[in-house]
Amino acid sequence: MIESRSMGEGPGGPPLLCGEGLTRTYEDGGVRALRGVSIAVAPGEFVAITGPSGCGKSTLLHLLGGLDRPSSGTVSYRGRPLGELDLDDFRAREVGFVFQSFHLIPTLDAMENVQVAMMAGGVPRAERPARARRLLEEVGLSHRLGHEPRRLSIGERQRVAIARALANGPSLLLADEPTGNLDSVSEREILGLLARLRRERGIVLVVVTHSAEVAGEATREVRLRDGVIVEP
Ligand SMILES: Nc1ncnc2c1ncn2[C@@H]1O[C@H](COP(=O)(O)OP(=O)(O)OP(=O)(O)O)[C@@H](O)[C@H]1O
Repeated sequence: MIESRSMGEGPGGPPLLCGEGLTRTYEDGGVRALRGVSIAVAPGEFVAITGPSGCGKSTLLHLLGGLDRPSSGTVSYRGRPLGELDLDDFRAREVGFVFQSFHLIPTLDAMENVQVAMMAGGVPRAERPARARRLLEEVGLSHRLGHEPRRLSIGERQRVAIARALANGPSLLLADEPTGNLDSVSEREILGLLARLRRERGIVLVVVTHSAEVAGEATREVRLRDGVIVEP
Protein backbone atom coordinates (compact mmCIF):
# COMPACT_ATOMS: atom_id res chain seq x y z
CA MET A 1 0.00 0.00 0.00
CA ILE A 2 1.20 3.50 -0.76
CA GLU A 3 1.34 5.55 2.42
CA SER A 4 1.40 9.31 2.32
CA ARG A 5 1.28 11.70 5.25
CA SER A 6 0.50 15.26 6.14
CA MET A 7 0.78 16.35 9.74
CA GLY A 8 -0.39 19.56 11.35
CA GLU A 9 1.97 21.50 13.54
CA GLY A 10 -0.16 21.75 16.63
CA PRO A 11 0.79 23.31 19.92
CA GLY A 12 1.18 19.79 21.37
CA GLY A 13 -1.21 17.13 22.57
CA PRO A 14 -3.28 15.01 20.25
CA PRO A 15 -4.44 16.50 16.97
CA LEU A 16 -8.10 17.41 16.81
CA LEU A 17 -8.74 15.18 13.84
CA CYS A 18 -6.55 12.45 12.49
CA GLY A 19 -6.75 9.96 9.61
CA GLU A 20 -4.27 7.11 9.53
CA GLY A 21 -3.61 4.83 6.57
CA LEU A 22 -6.93 5.67 4.95
CA THR A 23 -7.96 3.73 1.88
CA ARG A 24 -11.31 3.75 0.15
CA THR A 25 -12.19 1.48 -2.74
CA TYR A 26 -15.62 1.92 -4.26
CA GLU A 27 -16.97 -1.55 -5.05
CA ASP A 28 -18.97 0.06 -7.82
CA GLY A 29 -16.35 0.13 -10.60
CA GLY A 30 -13.50 -0.95 -8.30
CA VAL A 31 -12.15 2.60 -8.08
CA ARG A 32 -9.34 3.00 -5.55
CA ALA A 33 -10.22 6.55 -4.61
CA LEU A 34 -7.80 6.74 -1.66
CA ARG A 35 -4.67 4.59 -1.46
CA GLY A 36 -3.20 5.17 2.00
CA VAL A 37 -3.57 8.71 3.28
CA SER A 38 -2.53 9.89 6.74
CA ILE A 39 -3.42 13.38 7.83
CA ALA A 40 -3.45 15.12 11.20
CA VAL A 41 -5.29 18.38 11.70
CA ALA A 42 -4.23 20.43 14.72
CA PRO A 43 -6.24 22.99 16.68
CA GLY A 44 -6.14 26.39 15.00
CA GLU A 45 -5.51 25.10 11.49
CA PHE A 46 -7.17 25.97 8.20
CA VAL A 47 -6.30 23.08 5.89
CA ALA A 48 -7.03 23.30 2.17
CA ILE A 49 -7.27 19.95 0.37
CA THR A 50 -6.44 20.46 -3.29
CA GLY A 51 -5.67 18.38 -6.37
CA PRO A 52 -7.04 17.50 -9.80
CA SER A 53 -10.58 16.33 -10.37
CA GLY A 54 -11.13 12.74 -9.26
CA CYS A 55 -8.01 12.54 -7.04
CA GLY A 56 -10.06 11.68 -3.92
CA LYS A 57 -10.60 15.04 -2.17
CA SER A 58 -14.31 14.64 -1.44
CA THR A 59 -13.77 11.02 -0.48
CA LEU A 60 -11.18 12.09 2.10
CA LEU A 61 -13.44 14.82 3.49
CA HIS A 62 -16.32 12.37 3.83
CA LEU A 63 -14.14 9.91 5.73
CA LEU A 64 -12.84 12.65 8.05
CA GLY A 65 -16.39 13.77 8.81
CA GLY A 66 -17.77 10.30 9.42
CA LEU A 67 -20.08 10.53 6.39
CA ASP A 68 -18.42 7.44 4.90
CA ARG A 69 -16.21 4.65 6.23
CA PRO A 70 -12.71 3.83 5.03
CA SER A 71 -12.01 0.43 3.43
CA SER A 72 -9.03 0.35 5.79
CA GLY A 73 -7.43 2.77 8.20
CA THR A 74 -8.79 4.82 11.07
CA VAL A 75 -10.18 8.30 11.64
CA SER A 76 -9.81 9.65 15.18
CA TYR A 77 -11.32 12.71 16.81
CA ARG A 78 -9.55 14.10 19.89
CA GLY A 79 -7.57 10.87 20.04
CA ARG A 80 -10.55 8.50 19.88
CA PRO A 81 -11.40 6.38 16.82
CA LEU A 82 -14.74 7.35 15.28
CA GLY A 83 -15.80 3.70 15.71
CA GLU A 84 -15.81 4.26 19.48
CA LEU A 85 -17.93 7.41 19.27
CA ASP A 86 -21.63 7.87 18.75
CA LEU A 87 -21.37 8.79 15.05
CA ASP A 88 -24.68 10.63 14.87
CA ASP A 89 -23.63 12.72 17.83
CA PHE A 90 -20.19 13.37 16.34
CA ARG A 91 -21.69 14.51 13.03
CA ALA A 92 -24.37 16.62 14.68
CA ARG A 93 -22.37 18.36 17.41
CA GLU A 94 -18.66 18.29 16.68
CA VAL A 95 -18.60 18.88 12.93
CA GLY A 96 -20.37 21.37 10.69
CA PHE A 97 -20.65 20.49 7.00
CA VAL A 98 -20.76 22.98 4.15
CA PHE A 99 -21.33 21.93 0.54
CA GLN A 100 -20.88 23.50 -2.88
CA SER A 101 -24.61 23.40 -3.62
CA PHE A 102 -25.69 24.46 -0.10
CA HIS A 103 -28.20 21.60 0.50
CA LEU A 104 -30.78 23.96 2.01
CA ILE A 105 -34.42 22.90 2.32
CA PRO A 106 -36.14 25.00 -0.38
CA THR A 107 -39.52 25.32 1.38
CA LEU A 108 -38.04 26.61 4.65
CA ASP A 109 -36.79 30.13 5.31
CA ALA A 110 -33.35 30.98 6.64
CA MET A 111 -34.41 30.80 10.31
CA GLU A 112 -36.08 27.42 9.78
CA ASN A 113 -33.17 25.97 7.83
CA VAL A 114 -30.82 26.77 10.70
CA GLN A 115 -33.22 25.47 13.36
CA VAL A 116 -33.68 22.12 11.61
CA ALA A 117 -30.04 21.31 12.33
CA MET A 118 -30.56 22.04 16.02
CA MET A 119 -32.94 19.11 16.37
CA ALA A 120 -30.14 16.64 15.74
CA GLY A 121 -27.92 18.52 18.18
CA GLY A 122 -30.47 18.33 20.98
CA VAL A 123 -30.92 22.11 21.36
CA PRO A 124 -34.13 22.67 23.39
CA ARG A 125 -36.97 23.87 21.15
CA ALA A 126 -37.46 27.07 23.13
CA GLU A 127 -33.86 28.12 22.58
CA ARG A 128 -33.76 27.51 18.83
CA PRO A 129 -35.22 30.74 17.40
CA ALA A 130 -32.97 33.09 19.40
CA ARG A 131 -29.94 30.97 18.62
CA ALA A 132 -30.75 30.81 14.91
CA ARG A 133 -31.22 34.57 14.85
CA ARG A 134 -27.84 35.12 16.51
CA LEU A 135 -26.12 32.81 14.03
CA LEU A 136 -27.73 34.47 11.03
CA GLU A 137 -26.70 37.86 12.42
CA GLU A 138 -23.16 36.53 12.82
CA VAL A 139 -23.01 35.60 9.12
CA GLY A 140 -24.45 38.98 8.12
CA LEU A 141 -28.02 37.97 7.31
CA SER A 142 -30.10 39.72 9.99
CA HIS A 143 -32.12 41.33 7.16
CA ARG A 144 -32.98 38.00 5.47
CA LEU A 145 -34.29 35.86 8.32
CA GLY A 146 -37.63 35.08 6.66
CA HIS A 147 -36.35 34.46 3.14
CA GLU A 148 -36.48 31.04 1.52
CA PRO A 149 -33.41 29.99 -0.51
CA ARG A 150 -34.97 31.01 -3.86
CA ARG A 151 -35.28 34.59 -2.55
CA LEU A 152 -31.63 34.72 -1.49
CA SER A 153 -28.57 35.44 -3.60
CA ILE A 154 -26.18 32.55 -4.17
CA GLY A 155 -23.70 34.02 -1.67
CA GLU A 156 -26.48 34.52 0.89
CA ARG A 157 -27.51 30.88 0.49
CA GLN A 158 -24.02 29.82 1.41
CA ARG A 159 -24.14 32.11 4.45
CA VAL A 160 -27.33 30.37 5.61
CA ALA A 161 -25.62 27.02 5.08
CA ILE A 162 -22.67 28.21 7.18
CA ALA A 163 -25.02 29.43 9.94
CA ARG A 164 -26.68 26.01 9.83
CA ALA A 165 -23.27 24.31 10.07
CA LEU A 166 -22.65 26.33 13.27
CA ALA A 167 -26.04 25.42 14.77
CA ASN A 168 -24.70 23.05 17.41
CA GLY A 169 -21.42 24.81 18.20
CA PRO A 170 -18.97 22.54 16.33
CA SER A 171 -15.18 22.60 16.77
CA LEU A 172 -14.64 21.83 13.10
CA LEU A 173 -16.05 22.95 9.77
CA LEU A 174 -15.61 20.56 6.84
CA ALA A 175 -16.41 22.23 3.55
CA ASP A 176 -16.53 20.69 0.08
CA GLU A 177 -15.95 23.38 -2.56
CA PRO A 178 -17.78 26.05 -0.49
CA THR A 179 -17.07 28.74 -3.09
CA GLY A 180 -17.43 26.51 -6.15
CA ASN A 181 -20.73 28.11 -7.20
CA LEU A 182 -19.84 31.67 -6.27
CA ASP A 183 -18.58 34.64 -8.26
CA SER A 184 -15.24 36.07 -7.18
CA VAL A 185 -16.78 38.82 -5.00
CA SER A 186 -18.97 36.35 -3.11
CA GLU A 187 -16.04 33.97 -2.85
CA ARG A 188 -13.98 36.63 -1.11
CA GLU A 189 -16.85 37.40 1.25
CA ILE A 190 -17.36 33.75 2.19
CA LEU A 191 -13.63 33.32 2.62
CA GLY A 192 -13.58 36.38 4.91
CA LEU A 193 -16.42 34.89 6.92
CA LEU A 194 -14.65 31.54 7.32
CA ALA A 195 -11.46 33.34 8.38
CA ARG A 196 -13.42 35.32 10.98
CA LEU A 197 -15.01 32.16 12.38
CA ARG A 198 -11.57 30.67 12.75
CA ARG A 199 -10.23 33.79 14.44
CA GLU A 200 -13.17 34.56 16.72
CA ARG A 201 -14.54 31.10 17.47
CA GLY A 202 -11.36 29.08 17.09
CA ILE A 203 -13.08 26.84 14.55
CA VAL A 204 -10.78 24.48 12.67
CA LEU A 205 -11.37 24.51 8.90
CA VAL A 206 -10.80 21.68 6.44
CA VAL A 207 -11.79 22.84 2.99
CA VAL A 208 -11.73 20.97 -0.32
CA THR A 209 -11.13 23.49 -3.07
CA HIS A 210 -10.10 24.09 -6.66
CA SER A 211 -9.68 27.79 -5.91
CA ALA A 212 -6.16 29.19 -5.65
CA GLU A 213 -7.61 32.08 -3.65
CA VAL A 214 -9.06 29.74 -1.01
CA ALA A 215 -5.90 27.63 -0.88
CA GLY A 216 -3.88 30.83 -0.52
CA GLU A 217 -5.79 31.77 2.65
CA ALA A 218 -5.23 28.39 4.29
CA THR A 219 -2.54 27.83 6.90
CA ARG A 220 -1.61 24.58 5.12
CA GLU A 221 -2.31 23.02 1.74
CA VAL A 222 -2.58 19.25 1.41
CA ARG A 223 -2.31 18.15 -2.21
CA LEU A 224 -3.75 14.88 -3.40
CA ARG A 225 -3.01 13.06 -6.62
CA ASP A 226 -4.40 9.67 -7.58
CA GLY A 227 -5.50 8.94 -4.02
CA VAL A 228 -2.27 9.83 -2.22
CA ILE A 229 -0.83 13.01 -0.71
CA VAL A 230 1.94 14.58 -2.74
CA GLU A 231 4.43 16.84 -1.05
CA PRO A 232 4.21 20.48 -2.06
N1 LIG B 1 -19.94 6.58 -4.83
C1 LIG B 1 -18.98 6.28 -5.71
N2 LIG B 1 -18.98 5.10 -6.40
C2 LIG B 1 -17.99 4.81 -7.27
N3 LIG B 1 -16.93 5.61 -7.53
C3 LIG B 1 -16.88 6.78 -6.89
C4 LIG B 1 -17.90 7.19 -5.95
N4 LIG B 1 -17.57 8.41 -5.46
C5 LIG B 1 -16.41 8.77 -6.07
N5 LIG B 1 -16.00 7.80 -6.91
C6 LIG B 1 -14.76 7.82 -7.72
O1 LIG B 1 -13.67 7.96 -6.81
C7 LIG B 1 -12.69 8.86 -7.34
C8 LIG B 1 -12.47 10.00 -6.37
O2 LIG B 1 -13.66 10.79 -6.30
P1 LIG B 1 -13.77 12.12 -5.42
O3 LIG B 1 -15.16 12.63 -5.57
O4 LIG B 1 -13.27 11.85 -4.05
O5 LIG B 1 -12.72 13.07 -6.17
P2 LIG B 1 -12.51 14.65 -6.07
O6 LIG B 1 -11.04 14.88 -6.02
O7 LIG B 1 -13.33 15.22 -4.97
O8 LIG B 1 -13.06 15.14 -7.47
P3 LIG B 1 -13.73 16.55 -7.93
O9 LIG B 1 -12.68 17.62 -7.73
O10 LIG B 1 -14.04 16.34 -9.39
O11 LIG B 1 -14.96 16.75 -7.09
C9 LIG B 1 -13.21 9.29 -8.71
O12 LIG B 1 -12.59 8.48 -9.68
C10 LIG B 1 -14.70 9.01 -8.64
O13 LIG B 1 -15.20 8.70 -9.92
